[in-house]
Amino acid sequence: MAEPVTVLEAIELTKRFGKNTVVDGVSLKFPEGRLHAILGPNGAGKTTLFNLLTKDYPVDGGEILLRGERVTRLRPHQISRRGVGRSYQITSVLRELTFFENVWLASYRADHAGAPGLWRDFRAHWATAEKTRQVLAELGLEPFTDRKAADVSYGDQRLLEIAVTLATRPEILLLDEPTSGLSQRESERVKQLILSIKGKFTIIMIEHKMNVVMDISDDVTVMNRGKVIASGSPAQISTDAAVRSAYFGL
Ligand SMILES: Nc1ncnc2c1ncn2[C@@H]1O[C@H](COP(=O)(O)OP(=O)(O)OP(=O)(O)O)[C@@H](O)[C@H]1O
Repeated sequence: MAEPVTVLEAIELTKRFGKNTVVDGVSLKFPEGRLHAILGPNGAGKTTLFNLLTKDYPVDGGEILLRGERVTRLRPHQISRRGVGRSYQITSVLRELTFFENVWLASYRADHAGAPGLWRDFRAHWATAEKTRQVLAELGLEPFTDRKAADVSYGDQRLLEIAVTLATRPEILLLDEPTSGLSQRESERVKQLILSIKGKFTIIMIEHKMNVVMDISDDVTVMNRGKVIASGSPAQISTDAAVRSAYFGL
C-alpha cells in the first residue's frame, strides 16, 4: 500500500526562552488524514511546539514544511490561510454570542481576512451562513444553533471551540487539550466528536487523558523536556520503556 502523503513536517525544530531550550530539535512527520496525539508531562514543550507549527512563536532553529513547502518564515495568518487551524487549551469562544454567531464570525474572518467592513457584500454573508450551517451539521451541533455560548456547559463550549476551528476549513487541525477540565462524560462527547471527523482532516492533538489518546489515535508521540522520547502506535507507546519511566514514573 502507498505511504500516505506527509502534509506537515517539523525538522529539528528548536525554541529557546533565555537559557531554557523548551523545544529541542524536534523532528516529526504528520501524514495526511491521520490522528496524531502528543503526550508528555507538564512543561514538556507540547504547546510551544504547536506555537511553532502555527508560527505564533518565531522558530529559533529548524524548519517547517507544509506539503513539502518551507513555511518556517511565514506569519501566523499565512499559515492559517494555508489550511492549518488551531484550538486553544482554554476555550476562546465569544460567550455572549450564539453557536451560529461564533462559527459564522470565524468563517467570515477566514474568508475575508483583510477585507473591508462586515456589511459590504450581502452575498458573502449568505455564503458564510451556509458554511456555518454545514459546520454545525457536520459536528451534530444543530440543536445548539441559537444557544448562547455562555448558557451552555463548559463541555459544550469545548465542542463549540472545535466548530469555530473547523469554520476556517482547515486541512490540518491542531487541538490543544480538547478535553481539559472536562468530566469523564463530557470528555467522552468530545472524543466521539473527534472520532466523527477523523480521517476528514489531519489532526494533531495534545492530550493528557490516556484513555482518549489510546482509544482514538493512529500515532502517538511522547515528549519530555523538549525532546521526542518515543513515537509509534498507541500499542507501541504503551509498552515503551522510556515512556513508562519518563511519563508514568514506572
Ligand atoms: N512565552 C514563554 N516565555 C517563557 N517561557 C515559556 C513561554 N511559553 C512556554 N514557556 C516555558 O516553556 C516550557 C514548556 O511549556 P509548554 O507550555 O510548551 O509545555 P506543555 O508540554 O504544553 O505543558 P502543559 O501540559 O502544562 O501545557 C515551560 O517551562 C514553560 O514555562
